[in-house]
Amino acid sequence: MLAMGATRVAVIGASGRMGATVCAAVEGADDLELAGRFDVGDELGDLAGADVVVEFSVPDASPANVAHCVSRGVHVVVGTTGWSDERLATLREQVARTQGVGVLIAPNFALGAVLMMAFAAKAAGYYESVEVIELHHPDKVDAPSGTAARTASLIGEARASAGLGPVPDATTHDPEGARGARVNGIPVHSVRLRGLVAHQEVLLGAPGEMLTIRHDSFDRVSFMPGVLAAVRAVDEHPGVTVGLEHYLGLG
Ligand SMILES: NC(=O)c1ccc[n+]([C@@H]2O[C@H](COP(=O)([O-])OP(=O)(O)OC[C@H]3O[C@@H](n4cnc5c(N)ncnc54)[C@H](O)[C@@H]3O)[C@@H](O)[C@H]2O)c1
Ligand SMILES: O=C(O)C1=N[C@H](C(=O)O)CCC1
Repeated sequence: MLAMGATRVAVIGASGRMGATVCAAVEGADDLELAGRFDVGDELGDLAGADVVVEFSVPDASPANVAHCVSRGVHVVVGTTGWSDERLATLREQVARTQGVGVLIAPNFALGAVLMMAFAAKAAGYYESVEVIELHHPDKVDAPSGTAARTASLIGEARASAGLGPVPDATTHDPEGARGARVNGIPVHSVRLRGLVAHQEVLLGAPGEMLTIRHDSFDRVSFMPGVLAAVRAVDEHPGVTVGLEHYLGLG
């Protein structure tokens, strides 16, 4: 629980699609105050005296931005994707040196997406075949999406726990890479299409049946309840947390 009075929130990447939506959501919340907006080229300095920073920038800029916040003892809610195991390990070392600071890295703040990942992990141990199809707007700079990478990681862990081997696939000739990428051993297919926002399907197959788990974000407002819930709770979770599910009691 943060101190009495409105929580001061600064946004990094404030001019972007997500950053601008977060600024509007913070301004619309009675218990939050928008303390500062930062984007590329701005000096982060004292982060406008923020209690919490929300970071939605680009994968290659995010680690340095988050490290700056941590060095100032400011909690951070991070939506930027591209957090490899190596980047996370470096962040964990930085945060371990700063007592009490909370950092949440969440590849997807939409409640339905968090549930979709949890349902996929729950089902994964029961199906011989699984493939992930993520579909996004064509201005997205990274592939596969952070959500798909996280889903594949959770599915891979569940399959290993269930003693399942590799997904069945008799392909021996695929010169164009039509079978997609393998993330943690799980086939992932990335679609980029004008008109889309953020969507994902997990297809699970067994003899004679298929289970499809699908989530659609039609508008970026879908991410805002999760972002604001994280802003309000991040100080109660010192250290580095990966995945909003751990704040929602679903982890
Ligand atoms: N976690 C989630 O729920 C969620 C939802 C949507 C998008 N995302 C992720 O959020 C990120 C941003 O997505 P977007 O659609 O808003 O992108 P965007 O391109 O619209 O916005 C990115 C912003 O970051 C700014 N920026 C670039 N370098 C910077 C730097 N060094 N310091 C500060 N700002 C910098 C850009 O100028 C731009 O304004 C992506 O990684 C995307 O995958 C996550
Ligand atoms: O629009 C994006 O970019 C999104 N990125 C996240 C991802 O990579 O999973 C979440 C959904 C939207």
